[in-house]
Amino acid sequence: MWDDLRRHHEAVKDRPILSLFETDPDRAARFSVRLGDLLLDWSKTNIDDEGRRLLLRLLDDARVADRREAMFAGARINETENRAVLHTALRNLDGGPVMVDGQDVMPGVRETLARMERFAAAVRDGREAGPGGRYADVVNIGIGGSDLGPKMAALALAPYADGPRTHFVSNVDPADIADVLRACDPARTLVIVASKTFTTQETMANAATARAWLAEHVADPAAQFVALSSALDRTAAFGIPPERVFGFEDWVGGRYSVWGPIGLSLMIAIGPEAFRAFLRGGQAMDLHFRSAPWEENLPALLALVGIWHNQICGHATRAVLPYDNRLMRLPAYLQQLEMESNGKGVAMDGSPLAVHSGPIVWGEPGTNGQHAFYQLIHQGTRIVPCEFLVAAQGHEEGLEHQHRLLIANCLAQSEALMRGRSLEEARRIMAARGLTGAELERQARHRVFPGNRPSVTIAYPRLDPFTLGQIIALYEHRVFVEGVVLGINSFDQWGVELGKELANALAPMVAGTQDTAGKDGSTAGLVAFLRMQGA
Ligand SMILES: O=P(O)(O)OC[C@H]1O[C@](O)(CO)[C@@H](O)[C@@H]1O
Repeated sequence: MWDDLRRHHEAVKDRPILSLFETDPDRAARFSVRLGDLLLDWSKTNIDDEGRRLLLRLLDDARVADRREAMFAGARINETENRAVLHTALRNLDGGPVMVDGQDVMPGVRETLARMERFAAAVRDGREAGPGGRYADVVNIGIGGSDLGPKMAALALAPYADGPRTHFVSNVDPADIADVLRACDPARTLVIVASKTFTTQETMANAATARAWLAEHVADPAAQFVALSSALDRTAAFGIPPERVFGFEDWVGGRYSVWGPIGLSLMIAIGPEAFRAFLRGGQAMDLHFRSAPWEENLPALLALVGIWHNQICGHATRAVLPYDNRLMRLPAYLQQLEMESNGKGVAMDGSPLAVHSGPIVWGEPGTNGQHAFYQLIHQGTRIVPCEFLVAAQGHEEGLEHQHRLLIANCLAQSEALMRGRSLEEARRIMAARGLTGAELERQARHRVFPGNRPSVTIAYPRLDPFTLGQIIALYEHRVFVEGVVLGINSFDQWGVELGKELANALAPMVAGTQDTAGKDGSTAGLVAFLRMQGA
């Protein structure tokens, strides 16, 4: 199948994408899919009917439908950690039972959600307060999946935030926590320690710093702590009583955890009702993913477009470009979701991967990116497939004209990438400016846009909690499909372990309590230099 796709790509690779619209007036409709008001337009790619047919066959070859059902049914599809993968259960609000090892997990999920809702409501209305009164600030301390999801979503849903201010501390760099705590009143600050394992070095260091900060100012610092974790023994050892711990099971992966307790800071910010709407959006995408035929299935199609661009066309990166400023942290969130999930070199059985792993994901919101890296996207020698996200409406009343400018810019970019500008056109422009001869030719060449650069666009009415839920679940399932097709286990993350181990080994060397014997010359030299400079 991969060979068929590669042959097909060879045959079509120089064909202008624009020509596909000329030969097929229905192309935009035939290469777009909708789920309710969410639209995925993948027509500005070089995938034609034959390409689509071959790509869809990958799903059958990899038995994606079976794997999908195994995931939803609670099978231990995370084989290297022997775990089920059930973040979908967290948003299975009124669905049926979900069995793990013969036990329905839904009563526990509902109970934890209800506890979170009671707690969030109490924080918001002041029944749960600090010694100085109603909480004004909530500080979420966590990293990776225990930070990126709630942080991204809290920013995305800022127009719905009517609770206390939320802050996110993740980096072990003390600058991070110092900058946040400086702005908070200790007597009115709630600290949420979010860590699935409750062992993560950065989070534990920041939690200890927050505790020391509170201890300096209040009589009972522990009363202002909450933990979100699946390690209840460790949260107890830290001094957080069980009634202030929101637990979750090992079948919720860190980067898939925003839907459960890890989303508590978001729930406090936007309120339980809006949080439920977020869950409903995720659930709507789950139902679609499970029931829509592959040719109309948004996550599956998004995954296949990605596979076409990365594994078949050889474009190693993908830019995520939200024309929605509050999705500013979406690229960072997706970097963990996609690259920690599908950045693997071996297949499930341990054999080397037959094709490249998932793409390098990066991006920034438009229009800012236009004035930074779009130069390379338009004229650089490497092709960067782009993913645009755009809302029909913003939240800023009276500024609709500005929002329309945002939309125009978004659409202009995908059009420019596809259309490009030929040398003849560039020559005409230079001639109209009065240039002639060699100078005309030289200047014209700088103004050529090769075009034929692919993109997809995800459009929606407005970035509300439900829509954000749909978008995040869309990306989650896209990663799942891509992982199954590539033969990867998308749910472990062994690649982060070595650095953690070495950091622990280096810590005493940096502190000067152990020598650097056995380290390579560069590492030992850097330790010596930094110690000499006062480390
Ligand atoms: O929630 P924890 O256990 O502190 O882990 C934080 C993050 O660390 C990782 O395990 C790897 O760095 C992520 O997968 C996870 O989201």
